[in-house]
Amino acid sequence: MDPVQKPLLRALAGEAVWPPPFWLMRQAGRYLPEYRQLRAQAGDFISLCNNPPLAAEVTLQPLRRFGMDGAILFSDILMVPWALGQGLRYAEGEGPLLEPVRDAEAFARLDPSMLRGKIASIIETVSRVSAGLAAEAPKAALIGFAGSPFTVACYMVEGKGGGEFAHARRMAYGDPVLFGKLIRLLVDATVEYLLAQADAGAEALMLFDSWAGLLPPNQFRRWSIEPSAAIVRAIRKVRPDIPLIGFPRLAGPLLPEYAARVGVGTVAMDTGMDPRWAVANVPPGITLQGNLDPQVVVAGGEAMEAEARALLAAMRGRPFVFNLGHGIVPPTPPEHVGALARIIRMG
Ligand SMILES: Cc1c2[nH]c(c1CCC(=O)O)Cc1[nH]c(c(CCC(=O)O)c1C)Cc1[nH]c(c(CCC(=O)O)c1C)Cc1[nH]c(c(C)c1CCC(=O)O)C2
Repeated sequence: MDPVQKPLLRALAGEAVWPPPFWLMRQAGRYLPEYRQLRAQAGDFISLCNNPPLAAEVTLQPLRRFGMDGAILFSDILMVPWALGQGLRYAEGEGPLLEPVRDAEAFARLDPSMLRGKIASIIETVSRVSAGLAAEAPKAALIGFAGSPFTVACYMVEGKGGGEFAHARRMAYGDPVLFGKLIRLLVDATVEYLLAQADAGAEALMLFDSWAGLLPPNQFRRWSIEPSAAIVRAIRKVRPDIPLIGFPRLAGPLLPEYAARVGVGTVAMDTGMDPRWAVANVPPGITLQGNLDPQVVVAGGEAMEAEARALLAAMRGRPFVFNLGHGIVPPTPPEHVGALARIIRMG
């Protein structure tokens, strides 16, 4: 299909496509039995991310079942620190564990010259998914992604998730020179990584800033908005037209400022954002994406239908991409996702 005709790309370009295109954050993953089966074959999660045939297959699995308008590359935001040489593993039940970067010595061990080589298999996955979509889901668009520097730095400094990233947030105040160096390294690595994805066939790019909302406004501007804006400027020089989606989770009333200053064409709303507030406060030229509660998809039934319809009603007439307010959670019954897809398609 001509890329200009793909519903997701039209909506990301600012058109109020109706019924709205949809995809779901974490749409590939543990709630799908076919994912769990492939994951067991691949061994660990990092090996799966670096196995292009399997990672491409996992990317396409949810589209086969539910016909989403977007396929998001199967990878992880922490593959950037991994590609910079930071020790990383995913422990069952604990999430990611990294060798923390908290001083100049640990920072000096990060090696940006490794990046290109270490992301090569992920980039090959992008090419394979691009070919796979052309063959089996020609109306769907391929979304590449990276974490925003602040969110990735949170994991790099803390060494793990699951908390409030106290070490990272203290480093931002206590040693802003070192924290700034880490953020700048991540800006450059992220630009290189996202442009490589675009060259391999990604048709839109999303920046996940899952922890931006932990910061007070002045820190949010300095560590979330400014580095994200630097990434957008660098990408725009090479790819002036590629749609960009920003997700500053928990940004609250700073969402419109984020959209304007980062320069993304689409902002993703988290679960707590009132969609009517976003419609009233984010300029109409900016597409909104989100924000059904992932937990209501676990519950399903009438509650899910009512919430989905309320969201559709709030967004009618507005450039909009239906999504969740955060990632799908593993206990989600796949049938509920199927039912949700039917509700969205009715508009
Ligand atoms: C913060 C963050 C991470 N990763 C990501 C974020 C930003 C979005 C968000 O806030 O959720 C983004 C991400 N992670 C993954 C994707 C793939 C594409 C998709 O959305 O389907 C994407 C876009 C796969 C994954 N990333 C991870 C899995 C589970 C790995 C497994 O199969 O065991 C998947 C499918 C692991 C991961 N990766 C991360 C954590 C905290 C965890 C552990 C928690 C968990 O397991 O859900 C870091």
